[in-house]
Amino acid sequence: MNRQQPSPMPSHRYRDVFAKVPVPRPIQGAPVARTWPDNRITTAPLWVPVDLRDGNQALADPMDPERKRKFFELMVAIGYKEIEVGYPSASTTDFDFVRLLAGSDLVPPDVTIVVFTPARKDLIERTVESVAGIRGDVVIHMYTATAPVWRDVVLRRTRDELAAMIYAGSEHIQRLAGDNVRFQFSPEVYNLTEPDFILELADHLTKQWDATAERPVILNLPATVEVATPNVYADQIEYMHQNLPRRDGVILSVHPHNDRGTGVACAELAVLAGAQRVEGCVFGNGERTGNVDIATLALNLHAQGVDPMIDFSDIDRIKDVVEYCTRMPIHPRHPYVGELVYTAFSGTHQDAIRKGFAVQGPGFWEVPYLPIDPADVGRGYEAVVRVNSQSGKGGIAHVLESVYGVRLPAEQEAVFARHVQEYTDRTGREASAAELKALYEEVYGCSN
Ligand SMILES: CC(=O)SCCNC(=O)CCNC(=O)[C@H](O)C(C)(C)COP(=O)(O)OP(=O)(O)OC[C@H]1O[C@@H](n2cnc3c(N)ncnc32)[C@H](O)[C@@H]1OP(=O)(O)O
Ligand SMILES: CC(C)C(=O)C(=O)O
Repeated sequence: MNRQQPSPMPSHRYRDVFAKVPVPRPIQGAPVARTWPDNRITTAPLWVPVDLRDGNQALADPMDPERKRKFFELMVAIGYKEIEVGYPSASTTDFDFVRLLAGSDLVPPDVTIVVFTPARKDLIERTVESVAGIRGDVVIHMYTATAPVWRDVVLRRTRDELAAMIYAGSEHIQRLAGDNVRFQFSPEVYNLTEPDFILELADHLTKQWDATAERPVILNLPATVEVATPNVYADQIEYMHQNLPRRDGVILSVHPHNDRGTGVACAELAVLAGAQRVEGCVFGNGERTGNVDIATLALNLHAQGVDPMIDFSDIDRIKDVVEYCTRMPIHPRHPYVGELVYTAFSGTHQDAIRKGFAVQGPGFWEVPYLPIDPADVGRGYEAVVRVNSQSGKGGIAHVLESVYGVRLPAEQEAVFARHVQEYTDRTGREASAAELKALYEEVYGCSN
């Protein structure tokens, strides 16, 4: 029986997304195929790290030039082909960094640089100035908030006035930009904006920017603040996928944040729903609870047999650079990269892992409790089993054997485990491999 009581929390002050904005399915008024639940992800989308812009704007101490460069070089080295490098009109650091890229050979010919700008004439001009002389492809990414609360409270413009401001910005960019420039637009807080307004803007912008398959326009639909369960975002993306004008000339992109802790789910469902491009940050830095973690997204693909097209085979090197540049530690339980994510302390898990390792051959990876082989990301096996009072005989025997080559006879495992149990209960903490060995020698008077 459920004995839960109403809480004193003022939940009545909040409304769900359906009360705030038309969610695509109902406004269509007719059943439309919702295909995303049956789709599968079989190839990696185009990843676009925004660590140097969205991630950077969330840091107490924004990256200095040396950190920006280090981060950029890392992203190039591991395989990203489109990288948002900054908000050049925001600061001299950002502007100068883009100038550094323009005047050096840091950008390989197959890498596209993205620069970010609001729809304001002076700031657009500064942005265009920053990319002058870049020989390779450049994307100029313009954004404006389009959601009703932002229109009314922040920008104080009607829908029509806001559309006019956006079109003035997009025309200005087009007038100034060179032939190597492609265009991107983000209606900020897409997930709280009326879908018909987005279609109206997309129609105008793709016409004006002459969207074609050869020179596509990027329409990026951000969940700037997550507000609903991921299936709602998937419906919102699929609606655009099915209804966008000049669809062949549009790269449909998503940019989830993680306010509800479901950024990864939103991105994955959005890809099922037709998104071709995903913006986020490596390990999920970003405003508030972060941008979607594009390392987790990539390694989720890897764990399902799909090549992520980004090289995470030395994940600790990537972790070191990200921690250095953001000056923030990565949580020990962070997916794929956390210090503890390939470690079992509990007895039955250790037993299963030990048995799994014993039969694992060169074929498909099937070790229980380890979704991927730690070696794939450059981790060793030493930390897979660690012993404390929650551990069992299998885990203890595994540590002694794998670290010291000490193999306990089967009947001795259970007996020795009781000694370890008594020891770890008494100390109240983890027993290192060296402590286990010392205890073994104490109990059996030898080192086997
Ligand atoms: C969801 C996102 O991540 S959006 C990106 C957010 N990132 C940043 O803000 C980091 C960099 N920003 C900055 O350096 C500064 O905010 C600047 C240089 C862009 C502008 O600075 P300022 O001129 O001092 O203005 P301020 O920071 O107060 O911004 C508010 C003004 O911008 C306007 N504005 C906000 N978004 C936009 C937009 N996309 N296009 C045009 N104007 C905009 C607001 O309406 C407001 O104008 P008002 O003063 O006339 O009411
Ligand atoms: C404007 C976009 C791309 C953004 O950063 C956001 O909505 O979070």
